[in-house]
Amino acid sequence: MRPGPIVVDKEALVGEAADWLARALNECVTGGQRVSLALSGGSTPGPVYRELAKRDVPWALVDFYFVDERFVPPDHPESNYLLAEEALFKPLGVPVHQIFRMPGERADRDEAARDYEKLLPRVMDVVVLGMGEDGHTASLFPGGTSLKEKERRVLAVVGPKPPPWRMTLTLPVLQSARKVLGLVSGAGKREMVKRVLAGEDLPAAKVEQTHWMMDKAAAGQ
Ligand SMILES: O=C(O)[C@H](O)[C@@H](O)[C@H](O)[C@H](O)COP(=O)(O)O
Repeated sequence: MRPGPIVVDKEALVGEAADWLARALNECVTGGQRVSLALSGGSTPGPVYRELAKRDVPWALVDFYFVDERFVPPDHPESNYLLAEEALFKPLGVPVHQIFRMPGERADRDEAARDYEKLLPRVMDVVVLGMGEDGHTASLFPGGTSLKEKERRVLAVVGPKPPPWRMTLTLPVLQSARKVLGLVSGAGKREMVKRVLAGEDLPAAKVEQTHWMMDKAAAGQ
């Protein structure tokens, strides 16, 4: 059963998303076991991470992973790691052993993806997704062969959104995640939001357990 959209005022989106993620992390931490959080890049998730850093979460129990990464060095402006480092890891003082960075600087992209796969937990606890105007999520783009992948859990792919080469979690990982928050904002996503919520054959619609949270513009209200 696909969860219904969570529609909030534009000004409330960042705070509501941070609250949702903090609740999700605290729910997964019951019993004191470690919890995994996988982060997407993009302009929408970024501000949420900064706000999330202010929430009451047992951060010492959180292991940070990435949903996708561009094949650029970790200090490159396009790096999803850099986005998370500035907005979340530095403010929280996260120790390096709790951060599982996708090695976007590696020359052998497939080997880098295979190495990252070895670090993944069996099931990802909490995942943050974005949605592109073409219906992509993570770095899984419409029409990509990566969407058919059933075995590999991390792939190196080429996509239409620059930078082209990316490393991405595949659908088997995203579809088995325990709690998934999708973040969408702006009228430019309105049409795609409708199509994804209707369950069309689009990457963002294939992670069915996603709770899509959006502002009224993206919801067409
Ligand atoms: O590395 C990336 O580009 C992201 O992981 C990508 O999936 C992003 O989340 C969407 O493209 C939405 O991006 P915006 O929120 O900036 O529209």
